Amino acid sequence: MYDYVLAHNPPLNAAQREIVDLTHQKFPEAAGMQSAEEQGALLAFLVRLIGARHVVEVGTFTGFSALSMAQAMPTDGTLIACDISEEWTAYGREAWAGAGVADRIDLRIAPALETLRAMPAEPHIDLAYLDADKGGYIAYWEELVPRLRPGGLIVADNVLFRGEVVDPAATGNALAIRAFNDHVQADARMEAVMLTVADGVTLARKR
Ligand SMILES: C[S@@+](CC[C@H](N)C(=O)[O-])C[C@H]1O[C@@H](n2cnc3c(N)ncnc32)[C@H](O)[C@@H]1O
Repeated sequence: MYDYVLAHNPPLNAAQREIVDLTHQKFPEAAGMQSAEEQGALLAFLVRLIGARHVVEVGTFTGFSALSMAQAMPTDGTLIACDISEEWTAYGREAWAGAGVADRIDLRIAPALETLRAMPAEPHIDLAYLDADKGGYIAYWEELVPRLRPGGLIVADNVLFRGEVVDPAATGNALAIRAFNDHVQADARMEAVMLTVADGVTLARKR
């Protein structure tokens, strides 16, 4: 079924394929953190749908999701990519340069909360992709929502956490995600839908 889904989605372009393959080759243990192939297409679709020019990514790893969004942005768009790993994001930098989108991506190596708090307070972000440490999601959400323009989107990954969110004995990251999902649902500033895409993706739109 998954092969069928991929076969009926836009195929990865050469730059996407290269970073997906390279990530599995260089970091076989960590490669599972990479957003799924169909999420690259979904993120690009959403960027085009809302004409996003100001994008923020929280959790960049080797750069696949940032690449997918940057390729869909206009040439004068800016994507601020937040991560704490120089090692992983170095592969992203190379992939972005190879794809000709490096000038659209501003990589900030620091805890994402610091980067978000230093951003202008006014509503200017069109789309934010949340895909970093799960315990930080609520804090990231609280920094992002006021900075989103009306109609802007937050896309949150791993909201089902391998199904562990419904486990009564859930601990750690699964528990953090469960608290995040409740937080999102209770936030009257946003309209949110939870989708069973990949490991669960919530799309939330600012009213
Ligand atoms: C799931 S991976 C991101 C995957 C990426 N979106 C992709 O599609 O390839 C999570 C990333 O969050 C980063 N991270 C973890 N804690 C962080 C923090 N406090 N601030 C910023 N980044 C963090 C990790 O270094 C890791 O690269």
